Amino acid sequence: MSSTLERHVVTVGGLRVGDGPAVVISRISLRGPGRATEMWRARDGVTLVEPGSAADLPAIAGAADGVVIGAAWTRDIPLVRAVAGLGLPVVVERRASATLEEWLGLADYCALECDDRVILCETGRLDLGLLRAARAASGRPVLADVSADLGLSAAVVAAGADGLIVSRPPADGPESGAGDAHRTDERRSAGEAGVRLAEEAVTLVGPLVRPETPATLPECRQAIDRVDAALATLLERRAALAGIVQTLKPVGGFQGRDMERERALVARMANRAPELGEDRLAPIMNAVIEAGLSLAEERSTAD
Ligand SMILES: C=C(O[C@@H]1C=C(C(=O)O)C=C[C@H]1O)C(=O)O
Repeated sequence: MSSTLERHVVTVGGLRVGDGPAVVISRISLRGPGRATEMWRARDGVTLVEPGSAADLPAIAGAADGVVIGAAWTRDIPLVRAVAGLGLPVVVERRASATLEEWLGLADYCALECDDRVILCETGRLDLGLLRAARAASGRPVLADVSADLGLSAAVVAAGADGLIVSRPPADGPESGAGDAHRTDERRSAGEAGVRLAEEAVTLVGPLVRPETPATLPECRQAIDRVDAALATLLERRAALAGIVQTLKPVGGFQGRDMERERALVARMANRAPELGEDRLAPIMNAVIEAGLSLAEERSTAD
């Protein structure tokens, strides 16, 4: 796998895909006259559409920010060619049994038609090894549809995916008759929860595996907010563990403080944070350790 390969960043509407944080996109199935069309929507309203047939293309060309070549019809070459030629960025899904070569070959074919603005998308039973290989070999952004198993969201981010696709029911679902309002509400909140789960994976796993060099103030602040979210999660977990240690030691709390262990853990951390170094880490960790001890003491007096 080459790390020097040029990465293609593809902009869809205002959405950058391929660097920065992984994007989260909702997929909504709409029943069309023929095959269902699929509408993909990012939080900021950026819209991609998978056509049901060639008849959908004029409307898509006028209204969508991007277009999707669905896994079910990647062999419909006339439709593939027409879709790729719309002048929009193209997402190429992998057909269930397609090999890496077939998938990337189709992407390269589309790239000729759409000014190289191609994004790949792994769907169905996700093959994360294949996703990584596709990303490494092509330099193109790769999405993964996690709808079938939202629990894979964190693994998908860890595998380096540039975006997560989550299925949601349509706002005015086709099955939603008047008596069905309750079920429609349930499906809608399940869809919303799925999107939140995917966003949570981006927030917590992204900072560990995906270095970012944001170019604007808002992007940089969002990146910092994600790191802080991951830090807060770890700090809370650390405090809980430090609390357990106090109950296992002969003397716990501030009284049983072990300064040698504290120095050693700062030294180990400095190996992972050499830019900050021991001198800057020491006061940070002192504050963290004292916060943990104070919480543990508060807990033990409350018991
Ligand atoms: C957790 C312990 O108790 C105290 C708290 C520490 C911490 O939060 O890392 C480290 C050493 C001790 O001063 C421990 O002894 O390991």
